[in-house]
Amino acid sequence: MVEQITVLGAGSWGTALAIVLADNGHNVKLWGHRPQLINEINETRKNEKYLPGVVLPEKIEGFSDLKQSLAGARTVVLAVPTKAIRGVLSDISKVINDAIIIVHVSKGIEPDSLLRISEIIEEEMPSQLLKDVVVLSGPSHAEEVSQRHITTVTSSSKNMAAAEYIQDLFINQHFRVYTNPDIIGVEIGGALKNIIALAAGITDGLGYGDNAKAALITRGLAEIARLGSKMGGNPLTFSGLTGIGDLIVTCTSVHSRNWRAGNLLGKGQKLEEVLENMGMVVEGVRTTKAAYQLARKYNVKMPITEALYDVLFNEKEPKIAVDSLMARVKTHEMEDLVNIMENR
Ligand SMILES: NC(=O)c1ccc[n+]([C@@H]2O[C@H](COP(=O)([O-])OP(=O)(O)OC[C@H]3O[C@@H](n4cnc5c(N)ncnc54)[C@H](O)[C@@H]3O)[C@@H](O)[C@H]2O)c1
Ligand SMILES: O=P(O)(O)OC[C@H](O)CO
Repeated sequence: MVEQITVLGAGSWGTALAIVLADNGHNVKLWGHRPQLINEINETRKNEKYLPGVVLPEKIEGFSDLKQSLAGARTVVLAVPTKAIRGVLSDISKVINDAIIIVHVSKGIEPDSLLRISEIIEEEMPSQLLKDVVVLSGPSHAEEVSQRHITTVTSSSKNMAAAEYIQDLFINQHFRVYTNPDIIGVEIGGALKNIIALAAGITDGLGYGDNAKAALITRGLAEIARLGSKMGGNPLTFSGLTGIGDLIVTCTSVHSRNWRAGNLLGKGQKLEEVLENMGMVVEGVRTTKAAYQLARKYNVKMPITEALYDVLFNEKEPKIAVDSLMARVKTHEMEDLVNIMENR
């Protein structure tokens, strides 16, 4: 069935997902807060800053007025950076009258509140305006999705009927959507992989090789699974698309903003300089702060996260951070994870 869907956020990911939905025959209203970008989208059928060279289907219509973009919407895709989410939700609730399904596609955890994005949505939206919350996550770079390269993602919700509804809206021949009821595991895996991607960029920037990257991916997965399981996620989710799958793509792809930012840090640039040069969101920076706080709250060992925290927020030299990771007390590979799984 053809639906009318509003996508909020006209950056790389919002625009790429608008293309998937338009390809599936849906009418897509794409909202962005910068009128100049929206004019460019409507007039040239392009979004050159975020997806250079990609021609947007006619079924995508750009809006810079939030109320107009949401008129008649039943399903709203939220594709703005994590730190913008509360503000956008507050604005949505002022201009809609009927309950909506919110599909969030952002990958982050809020520092200090330590809330996952679905929890922020539930906190911020008046309950009578929120039908369901779904998260769509997995190994998926906008640059490839917008060119219809094969991609697989996972749709998750407390309400599996809603997760399946979103699966049906997005799935097509090159964009395959699975479902998973474990929203905690899906959100934690998607957010925390950005920390490990920053670290992988740093080791590449320092000139270490593939062994170091494989170590970061697997030991990074171990600490994500330790924390995520303690927070109530299913340990099996971390071996799925939103766990190891997203870790692989974000730590190894040239498209990764987090890997690229880490790479510049490893090459000696300062954090402020790196973020200024990126021009796109690097979610891993704020998420490192949140994960560092979560590790303390849940009493979980997260040595890579802690080492990265020192580099980002305590001006520790990346090389010294790597050296101190390698000089840690010797340990059993599966020790903590086995305990956590046995205590579930
Ligand atoms: N790019 C990808 O390949 C990709 C894939 C999966 C998930 N994600 C996630 O999607 C989210 C968005 O990432 P992105 O890559 O599209 O970022 P981006 O930097 O490409 O675009 C972000 C967009 O949000 C807009 N924005 C910033 N602050 C805003 C505000 N206060 N109100 C409204 N709009 C605001 C920016 O103007 C920009 O258009 C992130 O959480 C990211 O982790 C990205
Ligand atoms: O480019 P990154 O590092 O922000 O990652 C984007 C997506 O999350 C990859 O799945």
